[in-house]
Formats: sequence, C-alpha cells, structure tokens
Amino acid sequence: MAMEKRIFDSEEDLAVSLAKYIADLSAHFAKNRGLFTVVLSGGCLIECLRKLVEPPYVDSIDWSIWHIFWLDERVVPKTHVDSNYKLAYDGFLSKVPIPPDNVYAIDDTLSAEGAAEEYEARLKQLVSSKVIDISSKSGFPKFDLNLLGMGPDGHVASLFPAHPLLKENEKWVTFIKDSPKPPPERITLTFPVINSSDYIALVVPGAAQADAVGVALGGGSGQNGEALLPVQRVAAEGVLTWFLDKEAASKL
Ligand SMILES: O=C1O[C@H](COP(=O)(O)O)[C@@H](O)[C@H](O)[C@H]1O
Repeated sequence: MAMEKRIFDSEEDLAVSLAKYIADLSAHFAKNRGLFTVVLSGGCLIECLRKLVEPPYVDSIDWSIWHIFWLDERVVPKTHVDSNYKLAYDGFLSKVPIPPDNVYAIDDTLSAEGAAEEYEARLKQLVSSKVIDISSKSGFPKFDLNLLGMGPDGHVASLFPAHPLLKENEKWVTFIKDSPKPPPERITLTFPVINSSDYIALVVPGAAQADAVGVALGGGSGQNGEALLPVQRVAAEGVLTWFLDKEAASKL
C-alpha cells in the first residue's frame, strides 16, 4: 500500500486541495474506466467537499460517470437530521448533476439487519453489471475512491474501538445496534471492502481528532501489537492519502 500524508495550514486549504485531488481522480477514471465509483462518509467530510460544487470543478467534472455509495448510514428516515444521505444531499448531491439513478442510498424503510442485507445484495448486482469492480487480490468489491472521515475516538465508518465488527471479514455490509455514538442503529461497509478500494482519502480536519491522528500515524499499538484504533486498520489496496489540517496534525 502507498501512503501519503498531506498537512494544510487551514481547513480551507485542505478543502481546496481535496477538490483538486477528487477532480483529478474523476478525470483519470473517466479516461480509464468511463465510470467513477465514489463512497461518501457522513460527518465533516461533506463540508470538506464544498469546493467541488463551485467553479471550476462544478462545470468541468463529468458528473454523468459518477456513482455514489455510502460508507455507513444511520437507521433513520432519509429526511432525519441524523441521516448521512440527507447530509450528503443537502451539502453536495443537490448541487451537482449526478444522475439520480447513480445514487445508491440505503433503504430507510428496513430494519438495520434488513438494510445491511439489501445494500450488500445491491452491491452484488452492481458488481455483476460491472459498475463496481471486484478486487482480484481480496475478492471484495473495489470502489474507485473511498472518502473516509474519522471520529475523535479513531472510528471510521460505523466501526468503533474494541467492537467485534472490527473483525468482520466475510460480509460486505453489516449492521450495529449498539453504536457508542448516537444514533445506536447503523449499517456500515466492513474493513475488507474499505481496504479493497483503489484510492482512499482520509479527511481529518480539527483539533478534536489530534490525539487519534497522533496514535494512528505515530504507530501506537496495544499489548499484542494490535491496532489500538479502528483507523489504524485502514490500508488501501491502492493509495491511502491523509488530508489533515494543522490542528489535526498538532500531536505528530
Ligand atoms: O458517525 C459518523 O462519524 C464519522 C466521523 O464523523 P466526524 O463528524 O467526526 O467527521 C463519519 O465518518 C461517519 O460516516 C459517521 O456516520
């Protein structure tokens, strides 16, 4: 795995650089695949995408090739303030012409178990129709770009510290009913899927995440050499790029 760390003077500079990084990847995949599969997190990631919906990118990106997926979702209606879909729609998707059929939201009418099963089945269909690639290395779906955020406790997606879901290595999509961060019921992609991505951007602005960034990039480990934090299990099959601002990087 190739890993790169980018540290910016401000969150504004981070957002500018992130937009260029994503636009360049969109152009790369347009040329080489004619499709661009992008996984969105919730949280502050969406705010960090704000430069993409402004000129020059809003006009220059070929949005018709984009296919949007969710890294994780809360089991709430799409209109609920806690919905990652609503966050992404209000802050990003409503502002760019991605074809609505290419936006794969999680079914908000189902239970946590049902929604996870349904999303995994939908991903399988999209693998069959060749929208999503399969990793020849892992056998798991391989998204082109996975846009990850990280919580102050080092969680990514809905994969929390010391939770048994960290070790899920068969399912593509699973569910949690005891999330330590509300709301408790969520569905999430699993680590084998996250780590099969071609490109992962770990977008981490703000002082609240500094301790976790310090542990993760400082190589902190537990007694058996095990990763202390979920974020330390992130390892892109292709390239992992950290986008940090000065505050987030202050403990490095
Ligand atoms: O609950 C969640 O938290 C993480 C991190 O959120 P942030 O607000 O600290 O950026 C987010 O990436 C995930 O998608 C979300 O469901």
